[in-house]
Amino acid sequence: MTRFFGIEVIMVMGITDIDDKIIKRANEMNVSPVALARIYEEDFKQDMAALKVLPPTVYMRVTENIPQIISFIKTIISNGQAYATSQGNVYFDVKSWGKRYGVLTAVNPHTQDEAVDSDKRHGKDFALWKAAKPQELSWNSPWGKGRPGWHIECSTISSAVFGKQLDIHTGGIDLAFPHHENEIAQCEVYHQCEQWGNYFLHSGHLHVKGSKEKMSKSLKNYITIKDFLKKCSSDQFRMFCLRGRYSSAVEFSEESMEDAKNLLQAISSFIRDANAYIKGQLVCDPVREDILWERLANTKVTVKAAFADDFDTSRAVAAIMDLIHHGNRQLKAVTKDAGSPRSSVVYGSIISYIESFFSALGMSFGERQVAVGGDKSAVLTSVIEELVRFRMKVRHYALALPETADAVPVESAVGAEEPKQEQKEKRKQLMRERKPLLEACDSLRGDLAAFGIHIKDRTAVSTWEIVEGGQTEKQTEKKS
Ligand SMILES: Nc1ncnc2c1ncn2[C@@H]1O[C@H](COP(=O)(O)OP(=O)(O)OP(=O)(O)O)[C@@H](O)[C@H]1O
Repeated sequence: MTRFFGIEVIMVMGITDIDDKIIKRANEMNVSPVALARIYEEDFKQDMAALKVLPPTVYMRVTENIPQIISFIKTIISNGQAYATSQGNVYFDVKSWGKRYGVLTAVNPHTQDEAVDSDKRHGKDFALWKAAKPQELSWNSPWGKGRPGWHIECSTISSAVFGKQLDIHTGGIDLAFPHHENEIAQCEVYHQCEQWGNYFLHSGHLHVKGSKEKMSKSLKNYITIKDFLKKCSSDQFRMFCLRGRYSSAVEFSEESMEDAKNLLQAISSFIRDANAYIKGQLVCDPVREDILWERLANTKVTVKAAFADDFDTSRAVAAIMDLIHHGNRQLKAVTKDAGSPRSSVVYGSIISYIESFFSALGMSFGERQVAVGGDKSAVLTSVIEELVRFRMKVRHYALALPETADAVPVESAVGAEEPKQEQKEKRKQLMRERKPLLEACDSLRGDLAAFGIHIKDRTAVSTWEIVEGGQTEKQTEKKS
């Protein structure tokens, strides 16, 4: 929203650092629930950083907002929409508020009542405050010792920051009911307003291929982010996500990751070729600039319209791939430089647009990217560069065979009268002598490829790039 539409975003992320599951695990591990929650919070933040997910403006923890939560519940009770029980629980009275309940998911508060096996009045009533069980972490409240229910945390935290109007609320699709419905009910009663949240963006679930169930902790059909990142990059994951609608379910499989990698590869390859063309290293037939300018302008319009249409990332990526297709089509390499005019600016504009598109989506391409890994990788880059330059000189020498007697090196030159047959023989002899040099160049290229260092011999120069797991990480090019 910020990079494509210039809208400033203030994002608050709530951290549930106390709930039934945390308490249960903490008891098993004999640690305090809050300490356990901190460990996972830190782990979560690191995973998000590794995926290049931007952090929210602020994180807000439930245990640091207990007085605000209690006061929020008190207001709901005094507005007549919640009741406390003799057991020290407080529930939201869904039925008596009935009219607006289910606005998001069309759940009817009067139907599907489960059997009530607690002290609440109706099955759909939900806990705002839970009385403490023995040995449980708890806080004092007007209803006795206890802790907040899950839904009330989010209503309180978002209201504490944004007041009675929230622009966008996000979450997984499984949270629409009951979590978000309950949040709406609480907030609209608390603020006494007609509409608290303007938009709810629900993300679709990640599924593992072949499984009807979503990926989840309890089903143990998951892959951790850390394990995932051992095999694939965050860019690859991002491309995988971008190819579908955020609101649809996506299927995770080796093939879908492979498709994502191939797309990234195609983009990198185009950027490299376009870079080489701009620098004059890739010699091409004249380019139809007018067509490319028009394509670029159309792509910009399509991308903006796609994002404005509920973030249709797959349409936006398809438009970029189409632009790349047309950019590639015009880059028809020729072996001899006929001095055709070059259209560097249009290719520069295309690269610049594509790079900024992906950078806004947290991905990076191109040789302007600074090598990761600090000093060592800078040294490694210089060493590879020297090696490739040396190989290029050797290769050019090995290939530079004289066409005629004039071009034969001085020491082996003979007179212009020398018979043609003799010249041919000399050429053949030179080819035989220099063949081992070319073989050595080829085998060096093959050996380096095994380390992911790919050398491309272009007309006048050789360029190189590091391809890791199918994706370009760093690439530099040298003029001869
Ligand atoms: N497969 C999934 N794809 C995308 N988001 C998910 C998926 N599973 C859970 N989420 C989201 O992650 C957050 C945490 O959900 P939750 O703790 O219920 O995950 P879970 O793995 O299903 O847990 P459990 O198996 O213990 O019920 C929620 O916002 C939820 O919408």
